[in-house]
Amino acid sequence: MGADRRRRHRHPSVQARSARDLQPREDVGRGQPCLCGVKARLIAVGRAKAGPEAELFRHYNARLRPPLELQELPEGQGSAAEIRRREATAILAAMAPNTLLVAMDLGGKAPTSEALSTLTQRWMEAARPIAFLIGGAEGLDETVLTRAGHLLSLGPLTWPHMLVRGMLAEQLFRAQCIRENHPYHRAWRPG
Ligand SMILES: C[S@@+](CC[C@H](N)C(=O)[O-])C[C@H]1O[C@@H](n2cnc3c(N)ncnc32)[C@H](O)[C@@H]1O
Repeated sequence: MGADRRRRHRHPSVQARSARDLQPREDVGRGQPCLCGVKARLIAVGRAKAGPEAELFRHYNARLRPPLELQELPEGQGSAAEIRRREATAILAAMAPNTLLVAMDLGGKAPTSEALSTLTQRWMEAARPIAFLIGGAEGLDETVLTRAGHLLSLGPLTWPHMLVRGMLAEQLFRAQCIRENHPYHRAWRPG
């Protein structure tokens, strides 16, 4: 990293920061399920078992101020279409009507981390409850995709839904660091 770029990361407001700031903070976000003042939940199909995927989510979610409130929904039964339809009914019932729904979907827009940071700023300014959504093994029903205010992709590859929880939490943490000019995010790319 060149000196110019290093200087850019050392914004006066973050000069005193250290790696310790990346540790989970016990004193923030208590009882406030929100993303910087706006309610943020993660609605996810399936129940996580203890293991590396659950640990990955826990690791990054604990670094969000405040953390996402996780709401797990049971997996649907039946054919693939029935599963999606049943899960959609539960998903739509879990949200207040004014919720800004950000659905994780391969077919959505795949922003850069910087663009995602800008998007999160915009979502916060909308001052509506925010819910991120991760589908189950059969994906999300059309009715849910239509209801979503934003379809967010992590790229065209299909990832296991339990892994997507941790990947989303990491990207939201990265977005938080970009908004705060924290050096966790290194923007450098080869020219
Ligand atoms: C195993 S995937 C479902 C695959 C399904 N065939 C589809 O195309 O949606 C389970 C869930 O993980 C999330 N997911 C998986 N890969 C993703 C990606 N690249 N970007 C965004 N979300 C993804 C989505 O919420 C998806 O509904």
